[in-house]
Amino acid sequence: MTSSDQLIYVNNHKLALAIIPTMDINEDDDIPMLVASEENELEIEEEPPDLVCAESSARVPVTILTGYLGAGKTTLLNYILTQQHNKRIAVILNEFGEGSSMEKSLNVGQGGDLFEEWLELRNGCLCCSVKDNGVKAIENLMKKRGKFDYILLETTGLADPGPIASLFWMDKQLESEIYLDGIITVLDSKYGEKNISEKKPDGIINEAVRQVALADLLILNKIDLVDEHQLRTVTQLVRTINGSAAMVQTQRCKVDLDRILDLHAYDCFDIEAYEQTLRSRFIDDLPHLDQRVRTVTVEVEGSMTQEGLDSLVETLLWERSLITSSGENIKVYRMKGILSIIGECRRVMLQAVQELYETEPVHIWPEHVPRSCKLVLIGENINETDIRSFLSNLVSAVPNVP
Ligand SMILES: Nc1nc2c(ncn2[C@@H]2O[C@H](COP(=O)(O)OP(=O)(O)OP(=O)(O)O)[C@@H](O)[C@H]2O)c(=O)[nH]1
Ligand SMILES: [Zn+2]
Repeated sequence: MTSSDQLIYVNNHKLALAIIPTMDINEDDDIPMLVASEENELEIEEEPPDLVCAESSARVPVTILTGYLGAGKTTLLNYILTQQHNKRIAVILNEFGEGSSMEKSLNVGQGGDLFEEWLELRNGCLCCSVKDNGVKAIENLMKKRGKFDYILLETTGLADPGPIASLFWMDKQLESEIYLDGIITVLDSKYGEKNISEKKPDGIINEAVRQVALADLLILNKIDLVDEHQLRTVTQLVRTINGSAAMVQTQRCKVDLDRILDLHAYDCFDIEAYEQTLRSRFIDDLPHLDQRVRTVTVEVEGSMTQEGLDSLVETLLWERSLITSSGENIKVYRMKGILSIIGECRRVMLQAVQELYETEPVHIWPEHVPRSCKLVLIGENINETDIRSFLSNLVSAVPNVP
């Protein structure tokens, strides 16, 4: 173990970094190449119509592992690292206090020939963009040590994953070498209900709820400790908050790696999952649950102007000025959408977390699919009626012509 003075500091959080060396990759292995021959033209493979994705790139994915205290984050991390994945994985542990991250990284190393690299980042200037610092530190490390294939970041149990996600949210223009792949939230099936239901003073939304709300994949762990009824209850609770994340039930976080890695949650829009969310019904009579945070899916037929899109982003993400009919302020944590914009023949994908967003024209609208604007929103005080009327105002104001 190298000395503890080499750490990355971001936002006063200490980020410890460990790199797992390449496993089972034979560097000399030839990578087969596809060659087009005259009589056998390469067919361009069509993307499955249900998954609309931005152009993929060679950047390195970052997955954020979050979950309440003791839910099983480290268990999941260790499980991933011991599986066959043929990836060179860097692990970042996000810790508050001194000392504990050292322990944790030792933990991660058990059973594997882990080597560790610690990196120091000058902590003096928090006024300049801390985001740049954290990402730069990782990029510098990749320069020094060779590129890794994947980055896993375990947050503390009390972390709000929102700001951490925005830390790793990289604008295409920044040409960063890394990108946010998704947020995985591990839940304790036995204590999840208690954690989610805990009330915080001043009406603040508690961390367990935020972690569930921001998840792209929810892992209901420790199912060995609950009976069917308890499992159903906690599943319902979680679904009421986040209706759009994928969900798996596990014991000791054992789950197929394909379900965890390369989720592309921030550069793809899964239309089938969207339809499923539309069909799922939220349960309204869960009296002990703070039901302010929930998921809403809306679709309005027609197109909007670019100005309409700007105004959507401004109102929902920056000014947070949309007020519900019962006088509450809508706060969006996460938003994604597929929009039809006038003058754009492609579907425009919208992705947002906190106040950050990105739009990108993706695939041509299929001829048989009517133009529409679909949105998924997760956040506080969101309800379908108010969101639908807000979106309808933006869409119906203009004729439905491309
Ligand atoms: N019974 C049972 N115990 C589990 C399961 N998964 C993890 N544990 C245990 O739960 C405890 C906490 O697991 P960790 O992986 O350390 O949880 P964590 O989320 O990383 O915890 P913190 O980092 O302290 O917030 C450990 O003792 C694990 O062995 C499970 O599926 N069933
Ligand atoms: Zn842990």
